Amino acid sequence: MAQYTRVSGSVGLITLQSPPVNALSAAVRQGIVDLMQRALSEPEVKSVVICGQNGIFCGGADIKEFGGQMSGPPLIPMIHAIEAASKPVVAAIEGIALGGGLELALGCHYRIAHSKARVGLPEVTLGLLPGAGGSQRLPRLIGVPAALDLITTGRHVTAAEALKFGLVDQITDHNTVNVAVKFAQRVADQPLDARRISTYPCLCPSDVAVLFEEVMQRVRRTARGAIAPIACVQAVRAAATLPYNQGMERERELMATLFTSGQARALQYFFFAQRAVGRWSMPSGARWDTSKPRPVHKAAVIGLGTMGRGITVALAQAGFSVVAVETQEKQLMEAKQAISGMLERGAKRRGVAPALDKINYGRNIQSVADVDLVIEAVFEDMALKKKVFQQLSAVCKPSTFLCSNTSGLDIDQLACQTRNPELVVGMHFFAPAHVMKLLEVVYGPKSSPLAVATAMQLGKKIGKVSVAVGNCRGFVGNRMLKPYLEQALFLLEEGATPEFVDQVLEEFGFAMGVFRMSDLSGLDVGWKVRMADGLAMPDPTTGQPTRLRQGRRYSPLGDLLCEQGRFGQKTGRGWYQYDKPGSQVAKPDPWLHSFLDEYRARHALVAHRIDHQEVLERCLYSMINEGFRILEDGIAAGPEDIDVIYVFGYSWPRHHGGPMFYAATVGLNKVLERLEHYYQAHPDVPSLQPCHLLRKLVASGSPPIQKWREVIKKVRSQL
Ligand SMILES: CCCCCCC/C=C/C(=O)SCCNC(=O)CCNC(=O)[C@H](O)C(C)(C)COP(=O)(O)OP(=O)(O)OC[C@H]1O[C@@H](n2cnc3c(N)ncnc32)[C@H](O)[C@@H]1OP(=O)(O)O
Repeated sequence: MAQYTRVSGSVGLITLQSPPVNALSAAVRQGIVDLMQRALSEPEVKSVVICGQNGIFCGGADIKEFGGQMSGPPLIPMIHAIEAASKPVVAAIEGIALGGGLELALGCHYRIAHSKARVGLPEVTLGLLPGAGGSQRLPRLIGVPAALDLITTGRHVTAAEALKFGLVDQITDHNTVNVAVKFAQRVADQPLDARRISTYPCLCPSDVAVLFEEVMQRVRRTARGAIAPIACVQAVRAAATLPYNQGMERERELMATLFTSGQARALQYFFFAQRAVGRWSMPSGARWDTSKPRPVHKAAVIGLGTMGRGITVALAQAGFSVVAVETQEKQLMEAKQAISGMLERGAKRRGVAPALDKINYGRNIQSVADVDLVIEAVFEDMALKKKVFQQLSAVCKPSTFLCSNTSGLDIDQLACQTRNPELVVGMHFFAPAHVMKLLEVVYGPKSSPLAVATAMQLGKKIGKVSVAVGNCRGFVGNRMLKPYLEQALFLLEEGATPEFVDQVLEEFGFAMGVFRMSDLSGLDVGWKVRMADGLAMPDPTTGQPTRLRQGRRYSPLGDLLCEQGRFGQKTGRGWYQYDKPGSQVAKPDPWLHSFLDEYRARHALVAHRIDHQEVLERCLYSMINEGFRILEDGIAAGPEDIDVIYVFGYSWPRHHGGPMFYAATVGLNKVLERLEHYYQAHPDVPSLQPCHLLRKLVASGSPPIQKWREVIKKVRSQL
């Protein structure tokens, strides 16, 4: 909807009214069309201002409308009509002008922005392009290089940057609407021909062909299979090479392909999934909207290894006072130097002062006595963590929240070491902790809603996407990783190479295949965990059959590599070889291929030809099957939680929506049928056995993902 008022006698003020972000729904578009006609027909009105209510200009097209039948006046003719108007139209941009919102402003003759406003064309992040003339007007206004940057990245720019580009005409610190109204009065009699951006020539640098080629190459490299960034480059190329009307036709064609694509659906699902995870709930019924967090002013980090350092930086950068504790003097000094360097580099990038003074370092755990929340980040060893929690419980004030950065250990066992188990939760960060967006907030059976709400809010304040999950081995992310890694190893045993498995996964869209990723993280990390679990066999005298554990198939390939000192990149050898320890360029290793041949011969395994489909299905479907088990067990509240965890924590390609959305796209019956097929071939691999919830969903007619929660509820209530 939109409202019309006459201000200062001669200015027609159109206010978009569609909370929370004044998205351009059918009703808003209808309002704009009607009110523009009214303003143009009133003789007293000499100029028009368009603004949005509640200090927000416009968040763009209404994404919720994209999935259904579009109705109401279309955006393109609406914006053309504004540009063609006989009276000056001024956009008063407060808060945000994004996507269709900025395209609307580009149709206006002038743009006045508040100094705190942000503008951008983020359509690419939704699998689209700026399809309401934005791909044609923006390059004409700010030039091809800057337009390519904004349109292919979707990044938001500040008002100051927008002014520098010439995207807005003026910025103000005062009331933007008042300033725009005065501006509109001043320009009421000015000719408009020179203000219609569609009539501008598209000025190109002399080497524009080279520029397009470079950007196209960059986009292809970084998009990893996403189609929208490529279409964005093609649309801007049309602006640079064709007259406006033909450029608009090209924009329309490209948009038509994107609009109905599976990638656009996946990215738009993911947009809402990111917001859905903030509305967390626990099996007890506790929820985000009924559980109040307690403010945290001062926090502590115990253990300053890689994770502890990243967490300290993330907290300090967000303005928290931090007590950083490391018991060994040498490690403390090294950590202090590393943390200061990280803070300085980060501050330089963001043009602010480094938050060095936010951190107090110490060797004594007593120094955390008065903090509001502690994050323990010591080595992943249950006995050590238990000891730390006992000490923390004795030292800290009774109201202190005690959190563990464990990546999969039992939160309940830690809670049991403390006086107030209800204040214990897991806060599982991902490395590097000051960069990665994901935080798993893990509640145990004793964790209170207060503790969950506080950890979720802290996560938000330090810029993380936080997902509340239940307590089980590996939580959500690492629990699902296990069958994925396991299948990759089985595929090697059966005849595949690390290069082939990685190639298939990278073609799917992962930044790194499973073996390159393992080399990067260090093969010894999982080895230590398997040893602690009694799985790895460092010594043949243990009597364990090599390829079987508790009746299940087991691959010792990773353990055998570790026994050779091949820990991945850091040792210069792993699943690949590297020029030197620490080098990142993975090269196929003939030694590894011979090693695999010998291993197969030793175990009488006959290598067979494994194709692309088998790699993808076995790795992904076994992981997805575990995702369904997690939903069935109530460890994740809904599929969105899993998908957000996988995109932000495990580089799942966003244009596939996340593993659970991908399963829905493939078709649940197909996933079920293929799992049944592989389980029949490998009955000693339980992770391939389709789980009850997957069967139930298929039996219920494979409802759309948004309806899964209803089936999940039924399945859980029957358990
Ligand atoms: C053939 C057809 C041709 C059509 C041509 C179409 C060309 C134009 C396309 C577009 O404009 S696509 C949309 C482009 N806009 C965006 O991508 C902006 C998306 N929104 C955001 O980035 C953020 O929401 C925000 C606006 C920066 C605000 O962030 P903040 O953190 O303050 O709040 P949120 O929690 O993110 O959002 C609040 C609330 O609003 C919902 N919402 C936000 N934007 C939209 C939108 N464009 N459409 C519908 N709904 C939107 C968001 O989902 C939140 O609601 P809940 O999900 O929590 O209920």
